[in-house]
Amino acid sequence: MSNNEIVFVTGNANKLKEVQSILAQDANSNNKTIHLINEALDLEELQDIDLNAIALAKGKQAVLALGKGKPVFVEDTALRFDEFNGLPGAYIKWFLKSMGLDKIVKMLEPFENKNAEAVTTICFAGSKGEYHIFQGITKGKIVSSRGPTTFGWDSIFEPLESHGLTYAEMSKDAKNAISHRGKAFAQFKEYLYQNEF
Ligand SMILES: O=P(O)(O)OP(=O)(O)OP(=O)(O)OC[C@H]1O[C@@H](n2cnc3c(O)ncnc32)[C@H](O)[C@@H]1O
Ligand SMILES: [Mg+2]
Repeated sequence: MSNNEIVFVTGNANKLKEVQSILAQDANSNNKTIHLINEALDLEELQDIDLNAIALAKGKQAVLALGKGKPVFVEDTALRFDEFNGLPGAYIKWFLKSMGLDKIVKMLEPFENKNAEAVTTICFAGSKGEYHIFQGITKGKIVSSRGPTTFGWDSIFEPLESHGLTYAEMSKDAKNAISHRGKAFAQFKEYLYQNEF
């Protein structure tokens, strides 16, 4: 592939929008422009607690689907509750689908500890067949839903760094500046700027 093209395999339109905006942010201050191409494939996801293992397996699925030699990345995003030793973690997607936001909040009702962390783990497969993992973590707590419910669990996660707002109550730029995804992609961007891929 030429022109610094890189494929992001995700079926999640909200993720894609955030990643496009994060990658575009300081694009002009660098000589290297990254051209993002989306493949909206639904990859098989490993059932595991280990977020690196899940991301790596997802990355390998992406390479299998697209064929070797194309720079490609995936990311998997988890929501880990401290009281539950990290669960639901990567299973949050299925909790959301089956139970909905309100019941997820209620799961923590009997417990004082509402602390949680949002984690994005990126797996990048370079054209030479090597894999790299990047991870971003934002700590916060689970609260009753506040703000628009357009993106996953944004309305029930209040990051420590937001001064009392849920992700859903923040502007997109403000969320990206402190989010799990923003932090993971800041590292990934740095890698892409510094290396041939
Ligand atoms: O195709 P992929 O990239 O796998 O997209 P997905 O929607 O399946 O995403 P994940 O497997 O990473 O599952 C993460 C779940 O958490 C949700 N999610 C991911 N990032 C989020 C964020 O920043 N804020 C709120 N919810 C988020 C997302 O909608 C899913 O329900
Ligand atoms: Mg998924």
